[in-house]
Amino acid sequence: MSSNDAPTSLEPQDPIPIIDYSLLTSGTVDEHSKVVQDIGKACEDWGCFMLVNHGIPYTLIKEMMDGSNEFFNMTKDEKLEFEAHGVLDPIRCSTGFIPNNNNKDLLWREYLRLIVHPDFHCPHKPLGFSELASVYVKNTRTVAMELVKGVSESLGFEASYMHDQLNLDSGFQLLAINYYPSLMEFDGARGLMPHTDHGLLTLLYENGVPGLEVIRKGKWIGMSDVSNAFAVLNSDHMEIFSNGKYKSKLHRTVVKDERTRITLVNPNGPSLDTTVGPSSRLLKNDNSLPRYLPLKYSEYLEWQTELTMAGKHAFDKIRLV
Ligand SMILES: O=C(O)CCC(=O)C(=O)O
Ligand SMILES: [Fe+2]
Repeated sequence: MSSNDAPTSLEPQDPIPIIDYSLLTSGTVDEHSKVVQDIGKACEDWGCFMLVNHGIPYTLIKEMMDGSNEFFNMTKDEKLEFEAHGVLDPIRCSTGFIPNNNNKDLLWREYLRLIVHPDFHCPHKPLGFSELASVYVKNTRTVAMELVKGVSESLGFEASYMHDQLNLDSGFQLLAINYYPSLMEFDGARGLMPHTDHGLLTLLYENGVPGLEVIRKGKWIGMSDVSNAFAVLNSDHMEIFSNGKYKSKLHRTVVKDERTRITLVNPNGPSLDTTVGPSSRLLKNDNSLPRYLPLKYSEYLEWQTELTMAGKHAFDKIRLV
């Protein structure tokens, strides 16, 4: 499927799942079990959902959007200091174009990618941005950790099982801020090629300008209809840990709107030194064979970068069946 295929509208009988976070954290026992069941269904059937009532103040999100806009509107020279190098550099500012590649199929965006957990990194400008980002990622991390507990329960484990197995106390969390300039600033194709994210779960908040699409039954579906909601996507290590039950979600971005699109994206993964393979407890419960080779998360990241450059997926390396 090419990245130019137009997205299909949602079928009314097959809506994107909506999960109410407040019922997960402060619902009655019955509400909690229902929402855990719904999370399991969403992860298995769709591989993504919209998260509402997440409790993160809108003012904080808005300030983050404004600060991000200010960051990307600094001059090229000012941003040079934060230019990307290796995949594990704590601060990486770059564009969607790859040096030494003719880039003919690529789509334009600028991004700032920060490692924010276990240690927090952020550019020292614009003024106050780092403090703001630090509060923002604490909030999104809390939400992500609660969601992982829900996922853990949905797989039939106790809430803390995935957290403990995957060493989430020192889990690797990124804040990736994507900036797709307005048509006035850039009149080429803006977006991001189809891909899956590493880690367990990605939380994504957009500034009201649509563009995110996910694959559903072989068709691209727009993900932008629910206001003040996070899009939550299963990522590669969710698929590996669940032995393929909760598939990593293929997504892309195509910006048609003339306005600037900004997204705040948080991939949340295990600790970098954790070796992740299919959960042995799950294999035993389901009496099934492992479908992925275990691999240290940090090595996976290196493979992923290399394989992506070669037009492949990291799963090509570790998929067993
Ligand atoms: O900005 C978007 O719409 C998607 C971003 C994304 O998929 C990513 O940063 O991994
Ligand atoms: Fe992504």
